Amino acid sequence: MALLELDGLVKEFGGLVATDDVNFDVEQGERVSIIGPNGAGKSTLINLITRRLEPTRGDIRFKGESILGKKPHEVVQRGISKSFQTASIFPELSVRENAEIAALAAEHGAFRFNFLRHRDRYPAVQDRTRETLEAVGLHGQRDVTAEDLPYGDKRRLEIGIALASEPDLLLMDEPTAGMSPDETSDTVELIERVKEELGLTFILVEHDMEVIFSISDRILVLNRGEIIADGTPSQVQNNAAVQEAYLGGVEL
Ligand SMILES: Nc1ncnc2c1ncn2[C@@H]1O[C@H](COP(=O)(O)OP(=O)(O)OP(=O)(O)O)[C@@H](O)[C@H]1O
Repeated sequence: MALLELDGLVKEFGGLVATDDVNFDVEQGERVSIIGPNGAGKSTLINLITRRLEPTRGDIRFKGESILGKKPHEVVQRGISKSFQTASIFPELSVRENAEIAALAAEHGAFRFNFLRHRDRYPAVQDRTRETLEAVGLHGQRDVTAEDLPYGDKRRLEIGIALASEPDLLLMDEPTAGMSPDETSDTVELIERVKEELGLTFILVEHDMEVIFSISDRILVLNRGEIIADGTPSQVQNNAAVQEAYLGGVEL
């Protein structure tokens, strides 16, 4: 059984078909990138998987069970986490408090405002917080207020927040957007490290081809809501339909 199964997934916005009969499986341990031109439906697909959007038709199964009907936080508790979510960081709290909230929410359900007051009652949360901050290289900055972190470190903290729930599947929407070349290579290194250390399964939406080719086992190409190619990086690179649709004939 695949970890994630998308079955005939359609999302319409009024007359516009943003995802058009999308079918694919993701196996445990696979690292999948989704590419495609602007407006192809990539973010829509991610938002359907995290239950931020309701599909018009079709089904999404995780570990063999349909997740339609589940709330976004229930999906997180089942093991799907998304990084680079707008406003996943609480800017006025410290790096450590941000990781604690994520670890607490993963164990005890949707965020509640009295979480931090009771955090010492949960030693497992303290361990998870420390491990998470060590994994993303922010343990030394644990007492820094999140809004004072440099941009690249904020994005690291976002990855940490997503990892704190110990997901089975991590979704990343443009992890290197807005980063300098140095921050991009640090982020790629971080993703490589967590992928090796945690054996993580992930789906990545990204525009940067270097990032995609260095960290994916498999690439799905979306065009106008439809999957037009699904294969290894070299299969996709040599696919004529992809070159035509995605880059207007320019070689990848
Ligand atoms: N909430 C919405 N209401 C109406 N139309 C939407 C909504 N969200 C997305 N769309 C439309 O659905 C289509 C797919 O958009 P989506 O954001 O998923 O594409 P994308 O591949 O992620 O694009 P980009 O690379 O530019 O982020 C676009 O035509 C977009 O305008």
